[in-house]
Amino acid sequence: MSVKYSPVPTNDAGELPQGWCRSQLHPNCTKRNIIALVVILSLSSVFIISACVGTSWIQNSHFCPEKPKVIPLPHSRKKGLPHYPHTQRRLPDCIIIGVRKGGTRALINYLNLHPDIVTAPEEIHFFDDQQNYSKGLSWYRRQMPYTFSDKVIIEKTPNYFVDDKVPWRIHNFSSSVKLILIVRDPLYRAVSDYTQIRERRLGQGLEMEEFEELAFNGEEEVSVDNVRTQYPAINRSLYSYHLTKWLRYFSLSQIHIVDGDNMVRDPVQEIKKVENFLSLEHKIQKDWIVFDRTKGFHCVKPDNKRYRCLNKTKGRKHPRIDPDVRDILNDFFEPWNQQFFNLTGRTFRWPKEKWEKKRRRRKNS
Ligand SMILES: Nc1ncnc2c1ncn2[C@@H]1O[C@H](COP(=O)(O)OS(=O)(=O)O)[C@@H](OP(=O)(O)O)[C@H]1O
Repeated sequence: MSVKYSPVPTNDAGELPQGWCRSQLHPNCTKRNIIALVVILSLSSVFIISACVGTSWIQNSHFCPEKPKVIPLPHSRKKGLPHYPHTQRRLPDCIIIGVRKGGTRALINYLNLHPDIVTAPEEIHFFDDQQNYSKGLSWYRRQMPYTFSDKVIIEKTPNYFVDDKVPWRIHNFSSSVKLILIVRDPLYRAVSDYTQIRERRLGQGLEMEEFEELAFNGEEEVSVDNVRTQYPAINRSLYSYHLTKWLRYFSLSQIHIVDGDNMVRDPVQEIKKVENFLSLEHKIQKDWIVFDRTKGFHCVKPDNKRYRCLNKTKGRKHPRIDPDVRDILNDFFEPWNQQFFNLTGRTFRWPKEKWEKKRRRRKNS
């Protein structure tokens, strides 16, 4: 059955006959009203679309959902998958260069709470891995999440700090990039480093020497002069040695140093300093970071979001190291620490044990 088609009647000039609008649509309908309605509808569409794509002055209006920082991962990392309009993958503005076991994961997790910071989800290993580096900056960019142009992008690869070729490679990439280094008591860091490798090897059914066997040269006496500086867990704690290489390419003002021991005690204090360094407003709220008695560390609880602690690979129990050996190692680190204090123009409360003893004595007296 064919449907009867009745076109809107027009006169020879193609105009609606007088009274058609009124009789067919509404008693108040005039040609002027129709034009006004079309103009209003077009303007409203432009208004709503511009708000929702995140470029307009009415961002966060009730017309569209809250502007997202980034598309949920992992989808946005995959090529060709959808992402919000006006978001792009951009190279990082800031790199957390280390140090391994310094507290880098906790730091980047805290920073990720800031609405103006977007962090790469994994360690990228671009500047220290020859295979990745040879893929070029376009590959590096593709590892970054999609973000709006006003966000600060941060990646962390803790191995960068100790790799000789990385400072000039980063400088070559950007001489103005901001760098963050988080350090903690060198002996605790070395034992933490050892503990991670030990756990991995034991998990693979392999053997692992005691820390003392690795930290000192062969059969020789356990003394300051016989510390094996080439043992990676010890070597990575020689902060002044590694920092010197960075200072050949970057000024100290470009490298913000986070006190990792203080960050364990008072994360908000350290994070405020990072917000300043990144020229960002202080938006990370104190009550988003709470101490968890069971974990023994702070965990995060941003508004309306899930409570999260770092997984069990962070905050591992360290093996006991003989106190005499600890004293020797603390003496060994002492000149390196002093040199680090001189380079940075700051002091840190190392050796931690000494400071804790002092604090306990003060408390008891
Ligand atoms: N909030 C919170 N939760 C858990 N752990 C914390 C936290 N803040 C700092 N730390 C310390 O971070 C140490 C691990 O450092 P990294 O994250 O830099 O390790 S890694 O290099 O990425 O493997 C980890 O070292 P270990 O204690 O030896 O496991 C912790 O001491």
